Amino acid sequence: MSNKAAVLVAGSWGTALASVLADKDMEVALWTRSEAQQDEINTKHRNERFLPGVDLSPRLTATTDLEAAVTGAKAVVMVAPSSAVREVARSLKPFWHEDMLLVHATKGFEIESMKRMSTVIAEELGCEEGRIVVLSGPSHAEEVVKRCPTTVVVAAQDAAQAELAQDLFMNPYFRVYTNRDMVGVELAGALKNIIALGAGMSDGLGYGDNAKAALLTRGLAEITRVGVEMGANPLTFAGLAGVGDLVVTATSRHSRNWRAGFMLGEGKPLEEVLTQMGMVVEGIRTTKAAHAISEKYQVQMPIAAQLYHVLFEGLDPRTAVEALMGRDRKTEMEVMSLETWEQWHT
Ligand SMILES: NC(=O)c1ccc[n+]([C@@H]2O[C@H](COP(=O)([O-])OP(=O)(O)OC[C@H]3O[C@@H](n4cnc5c(N)ncnc54)[C@H](OP(=O)(O)O)[C@@H]3O)[C@@H](O)[C@H]2O)c1
Ligand SMILES: O=P(O)(O)OC[C@H](O)CO
Repeated sequence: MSNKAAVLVAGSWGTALASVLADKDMEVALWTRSEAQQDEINTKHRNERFLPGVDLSPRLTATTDLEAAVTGAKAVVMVAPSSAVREVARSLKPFWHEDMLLVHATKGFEIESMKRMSTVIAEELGCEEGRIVVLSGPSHAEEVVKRCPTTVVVAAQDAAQAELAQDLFMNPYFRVYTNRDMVGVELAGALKNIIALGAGMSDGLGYGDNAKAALLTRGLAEITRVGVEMGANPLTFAGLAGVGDLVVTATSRHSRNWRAGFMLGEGKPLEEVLTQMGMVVEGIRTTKAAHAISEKYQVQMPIAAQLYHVLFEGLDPRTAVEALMGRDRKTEMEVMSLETWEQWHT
């Protein structure tokens, strides 16, 4: 049995997951489109742009040759930003075959189609969506490469594939749970980024802990509401991919989504924020997708809707907060439609 895994691509999270696998004495090929990055990883064992100051395992080698990266691997781990997943999956297709485990760790949607990442990957590879595994949960790359204790969840409709992924990644500092609710885990991981942007914005505006707690709690309610309408198990949102990742992304200094939101709250324009970040901020694209999804499924997502107005229509963040505070009176428990509630209780 091969002891090789291929990881596509060499951003912060791809490099961190490749490091987890290298710590399990696997031979890890990290695919990048940049020759300079390939050379830096192979000669200096560093990826300074994405993980400055971190020494990488010599078991981890980088290559710009996708065929060489994937050939002989028992598992392929796709970690591209959501905007690049279709393109990367299409490039992978000629070299991938059914007996390779396929795990993805992207948190986002294809915005044009509103499709989840496993759907996009399955379409491009021409395989069953059920055999694709998603890895998600509260996990900042910067802490994983320092081997700080981290827990994640792997989900697949095919439980055997999820267990293979659990075996692949589980190590003393990286604890992996399984879940059958692929839809819920993918939705929770993508949608929490919107709420983290909002939490950062609230902090940037100088609002306090009450406001942040409100955003997290009511954010979780709206994520759960739309997730359940899209076929997710509501309990998934109380797990690592849901509340776990929401807490870490909305409160950690490592979070790009929180930091981008903070700068927006301080009054910086979106273009300036993105230039300053220099790394992917998935919540921005996901806000666009959520706006379309809430219309398609006729589900209220008030926080995502206000963020949409701020990000893409120039609404002042303070006015957005006033609009949220001034909404009609509600009961706290409106997290799913009566029809869906009955479905879960029969
Ligand atoms: N960072 C984390 O802690 C973390 C944790 C969990 C999940 N995630 C998720 O992981 C995904 C990737 O995030 P990240 O943090 O690794 O992003 P990142 O650090 O900003 O890196 C993005 C990487 O994607 C590459 N890339 C972009 N477009 C590409 C394309 N068309 N073809 C090939 N490579 C392309 C970039 O290469 P170039 O340098 O050549 O542009 C870069 O290596 C996101 O969905 C994120 O939400 C991240
Ligand atoms: O840095 P962020 O905001 O993209 O979040 C990274 C991970 O999703 C945290 O689990």
